[in-house]
Amino acid sequence: MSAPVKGGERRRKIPGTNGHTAGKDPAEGRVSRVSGATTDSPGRPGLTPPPDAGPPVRHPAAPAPGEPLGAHYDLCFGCGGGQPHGLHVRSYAGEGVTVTAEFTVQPAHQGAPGLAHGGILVSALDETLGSVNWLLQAIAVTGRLETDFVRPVPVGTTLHLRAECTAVAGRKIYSSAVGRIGSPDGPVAVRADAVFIRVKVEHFTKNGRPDEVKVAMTDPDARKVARAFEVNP
Ligand SMILES: CCCCCCCCCCCC(=O)SCCNC(=O)CCNC(=O)[C@H](O)C(C)(C)COP(=O)(O)OP(=O)(O)OC[C@H]1O[C@@H](n2cnc3c(N)ncnc32)[C@H](O)[C@@H]1OP(=O)(O)O
Repeated sequence: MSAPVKGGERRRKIPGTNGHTAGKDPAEGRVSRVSGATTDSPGRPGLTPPPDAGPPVRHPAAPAPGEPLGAHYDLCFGCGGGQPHGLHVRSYAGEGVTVTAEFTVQPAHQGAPGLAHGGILVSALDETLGSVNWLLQAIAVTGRLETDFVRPVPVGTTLHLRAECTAVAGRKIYSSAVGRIGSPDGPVAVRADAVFIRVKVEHFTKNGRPDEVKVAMTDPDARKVARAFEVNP
């Protein structure tokens, strides 16, 4: 069965499978858009890197593997410590251009009774995927993000997320993520592929609240400022 995805597309069924590749856990077989094994919408920029895409290069100043990445903005819904309604996703630099993260589903995150709302899970994936950009030291915003919901995620679960940048082409940064229940080796609950687009700081000052961006840029926590704003074209 092909899974419905954002934007009304359906994933192409892989011949000889039930829509997933072989494996004990059907969730293991999700075919990444980045692999090119699925189709992108005609006429819409998709999630398959173009032929001129290259591998991502970890920035020399990126935090060492295992280092917490902290929040890029205190009021960020995904990672901000000062955001009472937020997810409080905690992320850590991984090897290469990868990030791991943890997110614990709270009662405020329910959709069905006792289960995480799908949009909340997408937010946790988006946050984790976005954190990868810091290892490239790129400011980027989500252009497109497609998610497979593989298993329900009960309230109280800690979701262990892992995201990896797979390719870069010009301003486009291609990444994939997976979220597992209870431990880094737990059953897969969600998967996502995304493309982020690099932007300049003006993206936020022109479209958001310039005064708050200025305040964020003068935060005494230099690391936080670097995470949010450092650009190395
Ligand atoms: C205190 C503050 C802290 C600052 C903290 C900084 C980190 C913030 C992180 C927060 C993350 C978020 O929540 S982001 C929030 C959700 N996302 C957004 O709000 C983004 C809204 N969209 C936009 O603003 C815009 O559409 C952009 C910036 C994505 C693209 O517009 P643009 O700059 O004019 O670029 P454009 O020429 O159209 O496209 C450039 C290239 O990207 C491709 N491209 C463009 N859109 C897409 C797309 N949806 N899917 C695939 N590919 C796309 C194009 O085909 C093109 O490829 P080619 O021709 O080059 O091949």
